[in-house]
Amino acid sequence: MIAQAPVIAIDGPSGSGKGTVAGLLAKKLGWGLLDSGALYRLLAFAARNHGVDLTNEEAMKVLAAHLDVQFVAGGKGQGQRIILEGEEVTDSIRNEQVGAGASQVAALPAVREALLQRQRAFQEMPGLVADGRDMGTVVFPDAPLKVFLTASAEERARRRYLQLKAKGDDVNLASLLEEIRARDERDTQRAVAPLKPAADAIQLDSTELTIEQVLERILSEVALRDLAG
Ligand SMILES: Nc1ncnc2c1ncn2[C@@H]1O[C@H](COP(=O)(O)OP(=O)(O)O)[C@@H](O)[C@H]1O
Ligand SMILES: Nc1ccn([C@H]2C[C@H](O)[C@@H](COP(=O)(O)OP(=O)(O)O)O2)c(=O)n1
Repeated sequence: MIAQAPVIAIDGPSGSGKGTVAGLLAKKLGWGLLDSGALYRLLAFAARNHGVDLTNEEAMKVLAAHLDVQFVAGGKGQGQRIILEGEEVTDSIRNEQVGAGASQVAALPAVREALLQRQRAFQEMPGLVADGRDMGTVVFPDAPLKVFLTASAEERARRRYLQLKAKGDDVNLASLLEEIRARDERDTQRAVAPLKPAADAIQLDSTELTIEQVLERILSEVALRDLAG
């Protein structure tokens, strides 16, 4: 049997730090990165561009199957760049409006099915760090390390507020908290691949931890499992 590339699955709710930690981890290990949430965000974004109704499951499935996207590794100290239909959308998909649309689209079973193989194709040597909601439960159930990253809703809203404000967005903490709660509710209650820890996931509450501390904890689990070669 050909050995499969190891996967580190990082799942959790919005603002828990998944994307940040996954990016740093991938860089540190020299592994690939799958930002699965970006796929759902891109779909919501593309639907708006093409005038497709987010609730039209058949049309969204077609859009998902044909999504023309490229993930380009960033340079030193920079994150991944995302190109949709030839245009850079790295920043434009990072707002709560697109996030809410992504969460809506993500509840459609046909859309999740259409994105499954595309996500699994990211599993390449020497390894993959994958972040999302169902990396450990559905997409990579055999991942040797699964982390379920959480933080209180208030802390997650605070982080998102600071992040969007730094970007120059006009944001409001109370409404961000409301949006985060609504998204948590939709993501955990949906029938297909709901947000929940895999049975064998390590749960990590980052409310009182710095990014570096979260990274250290995960790296110690990587070392315990001898994953980094
Ligand atoms: N442990 C942490 N402590 C403080 N801020 C954090 C922590 N983890 C992430 N952040 C910040 O919170 C914001 C949201 O993090 P992000 O990685 O986008 O979360 P997610 O991908 O889970 O939605 C970013 O600005 C990030 O720098
Ligand atoms: N594996 C995934 C990743 C994201 N989603 C859905 C649910 C989320 O609310 C949206 C957006 O995900 P994303 O990870 O980009 O959002 P946050 O950065 O955590 O705010 O997509 C999903 O259903 N499954």
